[in-house]
Amino acid sequence: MEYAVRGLGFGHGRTPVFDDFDATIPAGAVTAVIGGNGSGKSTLLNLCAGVIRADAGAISPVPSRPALLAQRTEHIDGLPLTVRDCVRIGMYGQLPPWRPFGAANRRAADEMIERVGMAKYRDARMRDLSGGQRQRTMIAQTMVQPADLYLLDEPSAALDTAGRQLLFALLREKADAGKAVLMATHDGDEIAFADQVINLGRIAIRAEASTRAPRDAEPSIV
Ligand SMILES: Nc1ncnc2c1ncn2[C@@H]1O[C@H](COP(=O)(O)OP(=O)(O)OP(=O)(O)O)[C@@H](O)[C@H]1O
Repeated sequence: MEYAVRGLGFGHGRTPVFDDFDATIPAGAVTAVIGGNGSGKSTLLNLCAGVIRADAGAISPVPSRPALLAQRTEHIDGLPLTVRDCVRIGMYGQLPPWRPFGAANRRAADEMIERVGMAKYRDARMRDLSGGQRQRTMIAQTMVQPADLYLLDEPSAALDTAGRQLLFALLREKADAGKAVLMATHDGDEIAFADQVINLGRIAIRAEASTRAPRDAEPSIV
């Protein structure tokens, strides 16, 4: 299975970003999308997540259950949310309307909080956390979702070495479970970790991505 991006056209107002753009995001693998600042990495993730709509082209199949870790999440600081609230929110969208948030959901959220090393802080307010702690929490919120496609924008930003290892273990688990993982990154460790790299290059408008395997990554999928 794979997600095929075909003939994608999109512009932010008068700023064209994609024109007849093609890319492939395989399931069961981690794909890094790289490119200069403003090259369209976040835009591609948002298009895949359905947060914004393409002007032309399509992603096929349409991801039915995308999970998105956005680059900017500071708006959450304006809400009186604890770490636990924030992670649980990740699961709400997947609940059928007639099913309450039950014991199994609470357990899954708490287990994920523990996985990312935030158990000690689970009742802390998001606004009171360090940058790395809040990033770990946002990763937990994303990874706790039973998604088919995981979209992460610069996920290791602010993470220490242990945090990166936790992140990579979670991403690899999702890929090994047959999920598709797409992360926007500038980070050398993340690029080396990926099975496939989509390079958007430096310029703002592009029709073609060059796709390759990172030099040291095993196995490679191209
Ligand atoms: N909400 C917006 N309104 C108008 N233009 C936007 C908006 N978001 C992004 N852009 C423009 O679209 C282009 C692509 O932006 P995008 O955020 O996707 O790039 P990026 O590759 O993720 O960049 P970075 O590496 O800096 O995070 C840029 O030229 C940017 O200025």
